[in-house]
Amino acid sequence: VPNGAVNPRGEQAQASNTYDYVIVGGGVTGLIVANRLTEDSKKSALVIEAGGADDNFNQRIPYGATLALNTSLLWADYVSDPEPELANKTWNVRVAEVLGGGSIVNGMMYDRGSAADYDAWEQLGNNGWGWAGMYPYFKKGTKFIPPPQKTAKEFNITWDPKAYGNGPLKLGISDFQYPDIKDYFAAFKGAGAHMALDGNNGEAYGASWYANTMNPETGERSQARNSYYEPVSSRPNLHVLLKTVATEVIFNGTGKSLTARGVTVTDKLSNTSRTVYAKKELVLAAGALNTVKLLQLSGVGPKSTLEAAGIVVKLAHDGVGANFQDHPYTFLGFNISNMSTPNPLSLTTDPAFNASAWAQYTANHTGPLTQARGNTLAMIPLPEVAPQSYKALAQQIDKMSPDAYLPSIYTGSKKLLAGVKAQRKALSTIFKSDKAAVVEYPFSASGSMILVGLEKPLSRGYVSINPANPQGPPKILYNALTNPIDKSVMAACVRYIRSVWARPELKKFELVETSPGAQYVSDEDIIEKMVELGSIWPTLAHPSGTCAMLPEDLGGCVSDKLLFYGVEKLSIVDASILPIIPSQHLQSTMYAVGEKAADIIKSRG
Ligand SMILES: Cc1cc2nc3c(=O)[nH]c(=O)nc-3n(C[C@H](O)[C@H](O)[C@H](O)COP(=O)(O)OP(=O)(O)OC[C@H]3O[C@@H](n4cnc5c(N)ncnc54)[C@H](O)[C@@H]3O)c2cc1C
Repeated sequence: VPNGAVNPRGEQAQASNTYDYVIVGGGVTGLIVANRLTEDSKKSALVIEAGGADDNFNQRIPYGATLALNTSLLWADYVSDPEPELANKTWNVRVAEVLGGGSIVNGMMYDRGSAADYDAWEQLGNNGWGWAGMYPYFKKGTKFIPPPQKTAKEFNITWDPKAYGNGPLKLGISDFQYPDIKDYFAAFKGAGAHMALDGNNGEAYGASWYANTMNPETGERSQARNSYYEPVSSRPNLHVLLKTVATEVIFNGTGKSLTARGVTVTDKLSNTSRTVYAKKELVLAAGALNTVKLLQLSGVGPKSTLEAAGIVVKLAHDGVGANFQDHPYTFLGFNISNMSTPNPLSLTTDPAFNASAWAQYTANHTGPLTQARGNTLAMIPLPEVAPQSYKALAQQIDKMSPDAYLPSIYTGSKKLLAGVKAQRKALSTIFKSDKAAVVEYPFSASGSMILVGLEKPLSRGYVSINPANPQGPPKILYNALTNPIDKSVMAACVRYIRSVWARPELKKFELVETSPGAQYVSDEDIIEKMVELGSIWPTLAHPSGTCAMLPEDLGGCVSDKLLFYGVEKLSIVDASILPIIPSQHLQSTMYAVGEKAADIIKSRG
């Protein structure tokens, strides 16, 4: 446990009230920015993290990523509002509260979006945030350690060495793979999917091998803390306060001439509060839900929301909490026969295999227990998913009234609606592209369950403080599948994977659909049955977009220089800034955003 590293610094930090940079949130982006900004020994930074430092074995061993999540490392009692299109059910919202943030509790998938995902951001007016501007930062932060040649050869594992650098975050693919994975690759290939050399080089469409945030040299999880904080924790100019919550941004001035001066923080153990000041910049890295909460608590957000909570409005802005996105998903279930052994079930069903896996892990830190949730993904573009209807679906987007199917915060907000219009144009282009995915299938060596993740939803949700308890858990409305196009795309994605599972390459497994059942074929029947079964979820734990980086007249909160419009010395660097959610699991993007953000902030001098 890095307490030795963290606590003394924390105590030291108690003595100081002013730093060049104060960073709220010691998660993925917060720790990267803290590391890079303190490379200059003359610049000081303080990181404020609500959670503690955790070194639980289940977080470290990759296999632990497949087990039930340790909820003590999450923000307690975050529950979504009833979801109108999902039978008004509510969901537990998973957001990390621990040094290292999401990287400590996540599923360890490391997959980047395709070039088109980031190019869409640039087309919305964010200069330098297209693939050409992001790729150097993806590389800078990572080091890929290849699997043994024998494994690579046997399973045709390919990678693009040019897609990685010599960075702090170690990535790897387990030396152990289950034999049937080859048949699933063959089926996607047979279905016409692109077989990328490495989906992480901008070609995240088709079926590909992907790394985990796993260090093959130790057989353990790589995360933001052991990659970006521990190696530099002895820097005297970097302090971290653990178990400390930021509760209010302190401003100078009023209206359009606000300057962020610092932030009030509460030590959770002693329940005492004080204010820490930032000479150069206050950097928000609290994640897509908690950054919104902090800003609204500080009087920055939609006027109606702030007034309902009795908070004095410092800066009215409809965009704080709007544009909320995540990846909704569903599962299909199949009966399966004739699986090879070992297979993904063997660790739980075959005691001898389990024992040998543990013996291997203990001796060498290799083997089946270095697999997290898998190394294979199929990311499929809409023209392949729905060759007959993709053009019509794109046209539906083009024709949709800009104010249709949106949360009430959008009503009458010209800027937010202009942003919706611009985003829909970008999404319509992606729907027609054969180089950008609309769906993910994280396939494994067993087709008995397949996740279908909607990567480019049109629906938008809303996050806000709870007027009845502003300091408590925020109100979180995913609003999943409220835009009917999302339902059509999800249903098409269900039909597509059925067609792959029915291919000759998988015939020997005699896959028979049990859920929702092959008799549900039309869009309506598929979605209705899945809602009834409760098998559609509104979130893959990828909350984003809630303080979008967009031009101000498109409802953006921060510019492409990450500064909040109308406020001096206040920037946001976390997943709130993503204008459109990329087609990937978010962490790789957040690692790159952290690296890029640090350079942008440094360049201000
Ligand atoms: C359960 C789960 C599974 C996931 N699986 C994957 C996966 O397999 N692959 C993938 O690519 N991505 C995955 N993700 C997503 C990924 O981890 C996140 O997108 C990423 O961590 C976001 O980075 P961030 O810097 O925006 O926020 P975070 O990493 O969440 O960091 C925010 C930090 O700020 C702290 N904080 C918040 N509010 C305050 C406050 N007021 N005061 C002080 N501190 C505060 C939090 O405690 C937290 O440590 C998963 C996430 C979760 C939760």
